[in-house]
Amino acid sequence: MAVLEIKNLGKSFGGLRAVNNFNLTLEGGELSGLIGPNGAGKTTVFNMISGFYQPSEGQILINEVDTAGRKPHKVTALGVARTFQNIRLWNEMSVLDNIRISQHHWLGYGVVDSLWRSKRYQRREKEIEEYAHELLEALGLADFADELPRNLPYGTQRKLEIARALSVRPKLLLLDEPAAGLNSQDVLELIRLVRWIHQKFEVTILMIEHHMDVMMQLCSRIKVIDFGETIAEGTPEEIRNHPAVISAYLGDDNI
Ligand SMILES: Nc1ncnc2c1ncn2[C@@H]1O[C@H](COP(=O)(O)OP(=O)(O)OP(=O)(O)O)[C@@H](O)[C@H]1O
Repeated sequence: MAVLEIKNLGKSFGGLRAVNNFNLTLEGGELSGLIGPNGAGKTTVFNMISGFYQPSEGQILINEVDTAGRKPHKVTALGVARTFQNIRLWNEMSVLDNIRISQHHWLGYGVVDSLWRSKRYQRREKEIEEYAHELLEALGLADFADELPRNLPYGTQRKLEIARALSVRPKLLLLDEPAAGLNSQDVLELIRLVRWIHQKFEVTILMIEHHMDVMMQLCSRIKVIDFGETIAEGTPEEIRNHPAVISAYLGDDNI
């Protein structure tokens, strides 16, 4: 079954056509990429999938459910989690709390529950705490549980953002430039981490990345957009040699 189905998606900002007639289907378990030069419309696509922007036209289905009109937390509830191009962590909370708090959206309990500290509330709090520790352990972040994110090395912050996204047990994980700002050693570690997460969590992944090595090594399929239009789609090898892609990137050092 398709985890993500996007049909004829479009987005305009005033007179600017940021995304036009964008179509994409991801079957469960795929690891696919979305690339394109700066300003091509990649993050706008992510913002529409995750409910941050409403599309100007078109349709997005998550596990066959139409996301139209849903706010980001309602899209999360359908099984979608994301990371951001510019890391967005809660810097005044510990690493552990960053993971715990994001799960509240997913496990959800009413105000009455929390006020009365019901059995259900206590049970869920325990589950949240245990899963947060499990995730930190699995991603090699356990030693940082009590640290504030801003005190961590940049590469570790990126990892934490991915751990936080995983905490909601997503079916679809959107990674927006996870290698941005990483040194070459961290990039290698990221490639290993994403591959491992993909297998261990059986999650479908769609990823934006300018780092072509990362995309070529990880993705089974890549879609290329430029000025909001799809210009190519295929395996990494097909994309690498595609004339329209080479032309779109001409003069760009990233490819
Ligand atoms: N909220 C907004 N309001 C107005 N214009 C926007 C908005 N968000 C994005 N845009 C514009 O839409 C176009 C696509 O932007 P987007 O951020 O999706 O590109 P991108 O492919 O992710 O670029 P980059 O690789 O540089 O991150 C750009 O021209 C951008 O300026």
